[in-house]
Amino acid sequence: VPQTTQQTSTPSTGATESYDYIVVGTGAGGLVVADRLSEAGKKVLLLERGGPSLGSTGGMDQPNWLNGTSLTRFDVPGLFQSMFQGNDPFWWCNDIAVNSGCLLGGGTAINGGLYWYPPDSDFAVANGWPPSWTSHQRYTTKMTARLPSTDHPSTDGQRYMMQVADVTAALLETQGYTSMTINDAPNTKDRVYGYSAYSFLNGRRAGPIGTYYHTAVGRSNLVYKQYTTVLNVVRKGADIIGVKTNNTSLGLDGVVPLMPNGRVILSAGAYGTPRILFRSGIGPTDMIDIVKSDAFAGPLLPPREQWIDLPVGYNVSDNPSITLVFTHPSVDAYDNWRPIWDNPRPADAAQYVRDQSGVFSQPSSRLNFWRSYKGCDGKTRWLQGTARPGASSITTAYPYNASQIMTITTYLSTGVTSRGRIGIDANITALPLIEPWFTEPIDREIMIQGIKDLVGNVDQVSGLTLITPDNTTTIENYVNGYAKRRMNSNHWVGSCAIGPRGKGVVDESTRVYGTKNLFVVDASIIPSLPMGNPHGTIMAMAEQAAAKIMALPADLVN
Ligand SMILES: Cc1cc2nc3c(=O)[nH]c(=O)nc-3n(C[C@H](O)[C@H](O)[C@H](O)COP(=O)(O)OP(=O)(O)OC[C@H]3O[C@@H](n4cnc5c(N)ncnc54)[C@H](O)[C@@H]3O)c2cc1C
Repeated sequence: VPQTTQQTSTPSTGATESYDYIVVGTGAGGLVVADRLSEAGKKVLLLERGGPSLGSTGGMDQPNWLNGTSLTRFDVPGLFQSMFQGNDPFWWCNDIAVNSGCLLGGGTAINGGLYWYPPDSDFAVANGWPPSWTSHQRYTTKMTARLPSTDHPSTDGQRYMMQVADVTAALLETQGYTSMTINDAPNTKDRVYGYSAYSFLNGRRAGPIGTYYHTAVGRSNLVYKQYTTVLNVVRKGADIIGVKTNNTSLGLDGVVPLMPNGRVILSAGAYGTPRILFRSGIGPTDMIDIVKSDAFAGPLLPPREQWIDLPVGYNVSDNPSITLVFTHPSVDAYDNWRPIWDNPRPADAAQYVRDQSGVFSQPSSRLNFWRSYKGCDGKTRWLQGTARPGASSITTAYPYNASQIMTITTYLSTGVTSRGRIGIDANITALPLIEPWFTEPIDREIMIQGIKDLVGNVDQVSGLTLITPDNTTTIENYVNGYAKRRMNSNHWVGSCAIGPRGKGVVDESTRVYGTKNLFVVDASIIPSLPMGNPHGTIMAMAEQAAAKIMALPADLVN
């Protein structure tokens, strides 16, 4: 086995294989980057702490009604609401305090599949991006060539159970909104609505798993290891010489070495990546001190004089979201999605099994809309809405027909100025230290205004009734009394933000400041919230990041 100076200088490394690139995590960022690096001929090790998801990746988690097929919970769009049911939800990370997917595909294996082509504003200087990132279109095109969106995922081309879309469209029409195919004109986001668009193919969940993952693992120069957790990167000062994992089959003590001039790319998500950095001696001292106190992780830290002080975990953002529940006589609430796993409507289940058409080819969302608001601080913020049958929480003084309930979730997206902080506790569980919703009062004001505008014309839609909030609660009181945790949209960004030295965690090549060869490519580098649900923006970002990383000189110096 050829050994390099770097490898022999790694005390605990006895591995037989070393790599040009080690990519940590298989979410929206990691799969795209691993695919592009391996396509370019690099020798890549792709590591994922969880196991398989889609049936095509070896996943097996299926309800009885899918027996005899290769389809799993993660394949079937209509099983999306079952992610929040079940006795053994192995797909959630058990050491992250918010919902986060820990399996092949990360969030893209368990998310609602809403997929928006990024508008220019998602990569604009005004949104915190360096100027070198603003020409994003060719990377977005690379993504859409691999994974086009669809707003009619059923294989028969029909849309099913669209009453909620009709009712919501009628409400929006009273407010001057226009109907469009959202991804046909990503920059048009003011008073527009359209059918929900998804990253699905052939009536099944696809996303980066159904596309980039399959080409990546098809190459002999890429090695994929699941059930392998990266604990920290192994550092010699600014130089990363490998990663420490829990998988001792990969090397002595689980340490995997890099080749000379090799690189590590962290794609472990907005919570997972900061934790690896803290455990590698990179981040604010208070977080690294927590690691230092841990009996197992502490001794793996580099000496204190090699700690790199960066604002890892700060600048975090997530869309504040508030749900509104309505009833309408035309709506089929689909039994609030409760029986979908054990006892689905037989005709719908049979139709889906037959040819992946029908109700189960779509998750719960049906319609999306956007509107912009200019704040008194001169900044523009966008309100997004998602309409779906059913409701997760109802508080009302009204009697109502539970089979006719529907929800409009309102989110504040691009322009949000509130920020929080994430970190770790003494168990090294990753969690929000400062919740990021409405830390700036103006975000709350805009949200209240947006919701008032949205519900202002409910009376003009025959049969439509707003039940939560009801007429005993004003919109102000509803929003002001809304539990912070319920505002979580699971769209975390910004914990390792791209930005200038002194402000950002990574530079414009996505390299971690103070290191020679450590990179981050996932939601954590996105400096401000994108316009829509983020996985399309993250994938397009990863396309650009892969190109920028490969364009760097081979022999990087710090
Ligand atoms: C319930 C829910 C619904 C959502 N709905 C939507 C939606 O409809 N549309 C949308 O666009 N977005 C949605 N999102 C958000 C979206 O899925 C995420 O923004 C996106 O997946 C983040 O991508 P990422 O690459 O940053 O990280 P992730 O997708 O989180 O991937 C990180 C990966 O790294 C792995 N990992 C973590 N730590 C380690 C480690 N130490 N070693 C090895 N592997 C590790 C994880 O297991 C995971 O596979 C939703 C999220 C949730 C939770």
